[in-house]
Amino acid sequence: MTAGNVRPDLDIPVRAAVRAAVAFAARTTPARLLAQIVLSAVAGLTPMVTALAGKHLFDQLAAGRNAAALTAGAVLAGAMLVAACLPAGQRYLGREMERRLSLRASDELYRAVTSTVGIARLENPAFHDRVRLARQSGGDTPAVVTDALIAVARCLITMFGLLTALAALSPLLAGALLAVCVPVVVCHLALSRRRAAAMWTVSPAERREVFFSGLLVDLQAAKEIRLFGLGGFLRGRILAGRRSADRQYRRIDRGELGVQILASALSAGAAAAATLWTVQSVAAGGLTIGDVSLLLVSVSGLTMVGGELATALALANRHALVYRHYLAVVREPVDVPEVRAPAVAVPGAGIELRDVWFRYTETGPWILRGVDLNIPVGRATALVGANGAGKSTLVKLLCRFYDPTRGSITWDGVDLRAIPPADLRDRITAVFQDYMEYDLSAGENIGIGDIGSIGDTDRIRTAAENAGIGDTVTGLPDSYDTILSRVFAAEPGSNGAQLSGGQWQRLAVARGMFRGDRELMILDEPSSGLDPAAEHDLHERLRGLRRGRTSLLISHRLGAVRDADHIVVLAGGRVAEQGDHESLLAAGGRYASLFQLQAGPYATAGLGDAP
Ligand SMILES: Nc1ncnc2c1ncn2[C@@H]1O[C@H](COP(=O)(O)OP(=O)(O)OP(=O)(O)O)[C@@H](O)[C@H]1O
Repeated sequence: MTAGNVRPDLDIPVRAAVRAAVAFAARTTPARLLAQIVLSAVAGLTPMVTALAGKHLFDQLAAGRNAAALTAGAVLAGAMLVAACLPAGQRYLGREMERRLSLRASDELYRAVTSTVGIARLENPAFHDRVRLARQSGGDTPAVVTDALIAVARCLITMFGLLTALAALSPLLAGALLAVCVPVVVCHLALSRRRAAAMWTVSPAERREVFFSGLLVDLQAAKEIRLFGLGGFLRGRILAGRRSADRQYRRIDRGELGVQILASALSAGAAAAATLWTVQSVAAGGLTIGDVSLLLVSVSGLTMVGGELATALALANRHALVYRHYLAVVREPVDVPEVRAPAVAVPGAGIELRDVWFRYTETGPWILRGVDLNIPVGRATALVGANGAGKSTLVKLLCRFYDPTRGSITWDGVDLRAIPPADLRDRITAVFQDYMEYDLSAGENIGIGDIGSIGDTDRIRTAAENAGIGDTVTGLPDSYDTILSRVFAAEPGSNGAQLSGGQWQRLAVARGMFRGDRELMILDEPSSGLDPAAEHDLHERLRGLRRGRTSLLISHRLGAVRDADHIVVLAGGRVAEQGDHESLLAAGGRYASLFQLQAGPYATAGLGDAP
């Protein structure tokens, strides 16, 4: 299994999921859980107290014992008052528990998601489905399952109390009423399993629906959607996803309807049989008026509580089944293994790729096919090659977002897999080709490059000036405090602004510079969005910055890489050529012909050989 694979089957038994959910609730909010249990126990006993107090009230009244009837009446009133007030208290406690559990579950879930070392897992759609279900269930399942189990206990207490009281009058009737509950419970459990399974199977359809509906309100997508008239096409995709999910849920709802009808018919039949038996017994003179009251309260209470029991069990079962996705995410084993090979450091050896082969998936095409390469310490290395040659892929391997499929990468003699990922990344600063535009202030957009120093405004200003974006930022309404967001900038009281594509790219370069003097500086197409003057200016600045440092620059503009100490041409998944600018030109290979191609227009225009 590769790091990106997600186990399709959840091998966590549902009982273990129930235990984990309850343990989570007990750990997170023990006092509230205890209070809920006590209140539920009281709520569970109340119907029995009500039934018995009612029986006594009628019997004492019939016997003319008014004082005793008064006492029974007071007990009955008290029980009714408790029964009326309890639900509000339980609801309040329940919501408070839910808030606390949800907060902690979110923390654990996002901690698990962000602690994955590589990024392959994030490319797996099944992982996204699992996280979506985990987000839904992680927060509320511990509360729901605990509440449902408490409800089950309360129902059992109530049933036991009512059945005991009823059995004193007719054990047969008590047994028959109990037997009616069994098929109802079994059917509800089966349905809850089907519903939980459907939540997983409809996930891809729901994921597509969420994606396409997100596009409809996405500012970046808005231009093409309008110009190309894609509204109807996207709405069609959304509705197709919705219809497919609806079909599956409709089947389950029909099943649920059948079970509800069956349960109601069984309950009604049992109640009718009990009433008939009561009428016959009264006619035969075998029951007091108190007995009749007890019978009526017990039968209606039992049929009601039997339904509640089935619903609570099914609810706990369904939530526990879905909760397994949450458990799977938070318990997911580490995605890239740590190699405990004896590490013999060779200081100054630089970064060495030896016969590195890589493909993104087990069956996908090879992107790198035996790359041998040295990135020397203190020298500027440049990597060039056609689109799709694997340049950015190589950068991802250097940062250990993926491990080579075959071969090895060492840094000063130590295999990257033997270096703790956080330590490895601490040694690198990078400007990625697909850099981020954060909805944060301009200062924060730079400061997050070295999160521990985000408050160091002087360094932030220096980085911005070095990247040539300082004047642009100080010209913003709130200078470095200006929020750069299309979404938040329009909020009342927010003095936000929007940057152009090239300005955003310079901000990303400033972020990389703010990270400071790391051992390796990676610049993957840092000027692709800049105008020629800005590009020239940026490369001049970078040239000074790269001098004497270990750096790797990727660029299609060969004029920007010509003064690198070492230029590497990647083609066909291998290093096709390497050397300095002069030697590569002299060799007359790929680099030379590409350089001539780019220099052509300049040469024709008499501008020398600079591309
Ligand atoms: N996450 C991924 N999953 C599967 N294939 C990928 C992934 N990322 C890149 N590829 C494939 O790997 C190949 C190399 O991509 P890469 O981005 O490394 O090329 P590049 O040399 O940086 O190209 P460019 O000059 O266009 O930026 C491409 O064919 C691409 O489709």
